[in-house]
Amino acid sequence: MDSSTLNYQNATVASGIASAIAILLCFFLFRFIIKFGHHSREPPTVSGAWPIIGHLPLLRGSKQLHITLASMADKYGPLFTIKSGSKKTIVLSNWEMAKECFTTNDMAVSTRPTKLVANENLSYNGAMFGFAPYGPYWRQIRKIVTLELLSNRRIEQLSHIRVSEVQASVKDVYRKRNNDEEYVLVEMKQWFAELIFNMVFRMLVGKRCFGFGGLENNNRCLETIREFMNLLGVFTVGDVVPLLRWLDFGGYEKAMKKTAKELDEVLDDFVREHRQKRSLLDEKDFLDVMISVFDDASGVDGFDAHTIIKATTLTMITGATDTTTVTLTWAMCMLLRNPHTLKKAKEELNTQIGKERRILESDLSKLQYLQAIIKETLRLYPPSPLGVHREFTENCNLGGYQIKKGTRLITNIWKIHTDSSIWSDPLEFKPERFLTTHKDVDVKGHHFELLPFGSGRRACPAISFGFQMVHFILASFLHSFEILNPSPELVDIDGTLGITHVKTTPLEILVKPCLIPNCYETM
Ligand code: HEM
Repeated sequence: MDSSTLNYQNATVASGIASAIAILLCFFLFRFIIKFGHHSREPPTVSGAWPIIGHLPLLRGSKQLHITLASMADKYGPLFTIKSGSKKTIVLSNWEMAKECFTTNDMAVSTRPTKLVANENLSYNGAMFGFAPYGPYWRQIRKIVTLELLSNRRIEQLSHIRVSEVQASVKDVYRKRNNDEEYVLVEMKQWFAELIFNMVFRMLVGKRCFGFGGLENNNRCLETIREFMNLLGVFTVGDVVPLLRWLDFGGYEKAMKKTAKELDEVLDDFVREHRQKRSLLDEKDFLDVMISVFDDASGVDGFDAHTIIKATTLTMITGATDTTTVTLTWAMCMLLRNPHTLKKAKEELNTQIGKERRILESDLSKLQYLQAIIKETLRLYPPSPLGVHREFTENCNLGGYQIKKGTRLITNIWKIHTDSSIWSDPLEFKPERFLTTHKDVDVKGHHFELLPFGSGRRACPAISFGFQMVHFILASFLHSFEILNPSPELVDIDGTLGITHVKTTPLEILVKPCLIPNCYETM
């Protein structure tokens, strides 16, 4: 063999080896992409982010944010990213993602973002456990709250407060009329709010807010709590560009400080009064319990006892009042807009309870149609349509996407609740679905297509209590009165979104007693 043939053969062998290596490399690269490439993808980012401020204009836009984000989900899919400054927030919009998030990944997503300007200013720096990071402090306070206010035994013990407050409010309306045939005009947003504030204040701090024995500055207190809930939903420029925080565009931070101070003064008064009366009390309210648990302790996690007591009481007041008032207001709007539903609810009340006695909490289990009305209201009008923000504390995979530690999470509950692949006629108010096609779906956070109270470790701790309160108040009102829309126009459904979605305008209705007079007179 001459040398040129040998060289030719060597070159052929070398190029064969090179080709084999290239094929093998391609094969492994391909396998690597299949195996890891999908997971290293981040959820798609919404286009149109501004330099530095990202999607802030979108978050502060005039349209209701849950609706804007729902349209984006139609375009970008059930998990997408929006940016506020350097921070990424993923928006979750379908039940499959919710299931994976609040089961497999729940531990990684059980904290709240602590660095938001609203959280810093309004939550006693994280001492309000609803805004506290996931950890021992949050766990300890949530446990006390669950035992001392929300256990079945405690809810049962406090039944007399709920019943007496409902009766007092019904009687107030009854007294307004001049004769039994006359309809009187009632503004329901205020009626529900006063009743709920009285109930919640009595259970938590042992006194009413409105009416006899109420606070002097009750309307101011109600407004301040509304302002608090509104400001909690605000993204400030400081959240996005911390360097510009001091400019306080829009004056939000100033308003937050003012609101926090006003509420703090109310709470200071409550705590002072409770400490003074401490030894004289037979029946303890929630604030008494908090004082006896924490006053002799040196504090927890850097928070002193006084701050913990005030912060926890405020968490419960704000958590309980707005959500329930909002739900009842939307339920009433839906009933007025859907007379056949109202008629069926009244028929159920007449059949199950009749017109000759007052309703009891123990009657609620018989009122299945009314329960379906509340579920349907919570589906179409979840009080917090975007839940309460969470933050990922670990890297994790969600729906095949890689989510990095530090990313924030918004759950678009409203979008999940109006998914047409789960709910037929998703925007129609049809309580019947909860007695037929969706009769096994409850609101406790395990059916991921219906999550008005959230899900996982951080879900609302008052699911049963909140549901029961709303059910009892709505049942009592509808049982006690005939109701009419005073206008030939349909009741409007304009809403304003803070952390809760509130009906913007008042809700005035005409009401007339429909039980035998003795039922009201003995209230
Ligand atoms: C219709 C009634 C209510 C609705 C729809 C509702 C809804 C919610 C939602 C969506 C969350 C956030 C859950 C999450 O992050 O996954 C939440 C949290 C919370 N809710 Fe409710 N809620 C209601 C009534 C109440 C009541 C009556 C109370 C108090 C008595 C209450 C106290 C709280 C607290 C303390 C948290 C924070 C829990 C934590 O961070 O660990 N809620 N609620």
